[in-house]
Amino acid sequence: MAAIFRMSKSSNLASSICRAFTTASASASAGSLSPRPQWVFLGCPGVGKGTYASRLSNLLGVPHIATGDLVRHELSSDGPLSKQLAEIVNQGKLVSDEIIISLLSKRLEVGEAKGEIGFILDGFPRTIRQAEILEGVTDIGLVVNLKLPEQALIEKCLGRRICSQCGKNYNVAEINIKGENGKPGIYMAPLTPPPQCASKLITRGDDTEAVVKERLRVYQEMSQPLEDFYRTRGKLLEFDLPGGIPESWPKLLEALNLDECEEQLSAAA
Ligand SMILES: Nc1ncnc2c1ncn2[C@@H]1O[C@H](COP(=O)(O)OP(=O)(O)O)[C@@H](O)[C@H]1O
Repeated sequence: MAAIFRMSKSSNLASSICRAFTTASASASAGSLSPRPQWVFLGCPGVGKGTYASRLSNLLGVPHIATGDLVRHELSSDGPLSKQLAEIVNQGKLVSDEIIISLLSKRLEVGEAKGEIGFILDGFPRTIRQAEILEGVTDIGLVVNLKLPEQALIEKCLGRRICSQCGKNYNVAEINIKGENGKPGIYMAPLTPPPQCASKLITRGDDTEAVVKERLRVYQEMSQPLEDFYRTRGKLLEFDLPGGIPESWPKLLEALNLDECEEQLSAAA
């Protein structure tokens, strides 16, 4: 009985996400455009998935879909789920697969209606079950795994500030980690807001030290196994961030063989 329940729950989830993903893939192949990337960004809280996924989505012309943003949007909307979500997120726990897949499917359907093709997923999948459901419904071309030492992750989360008006992310932390055991040091300058955002900065409710530590623990337990899941499928690109955006962005483009793509786009701009 329990096994049937688990199976039927899974297949319901798979079919709702499947509808959303298959329409997105159908529009990709209907046009004459070459297939657009369907990529996933993995990495611990605070590593910078949002920053680099958003830059790449602008460069490649595909939507950046962050499940954390979908969750935050839902919890600030005063809808029926908002209280329940606030409690889970502010404890650093994961939201249920059912809720996440429902939010993601809705987001994909809205994008499909606007003609979006391809995607960069940030924060999904976060569990093996989510990865299996995703694998059952669409092909993921590449999984980028961003990495930073734990000390930098904690400092970055605690220093994160968001403009309550435009939603842009800044960081007041100056990170300076000494190199040791043959590993190079890491320096990250603060990401200072422009004057129009400076007076409107807010901090995420889950960016307190206790909750960040819990999020890191949950990541290790639930999401780290995804590295092996994608490694064994030959899809994982490991990327140790060498520093802040000025050092890391060009190196990431190089690792993705996109450095020429950016040169062409900036020459055309
Ligand atoms: N794929 C997912 N599965 C379950 N919960 C999720 C998922 N994506 C986001 N969440 C919830 O939203 C919160 C914020 O997500 P995100 O902004 O990606 O945070 P982080 O900085 O910890 O990577 C998570 O702590 C979790 O509660």
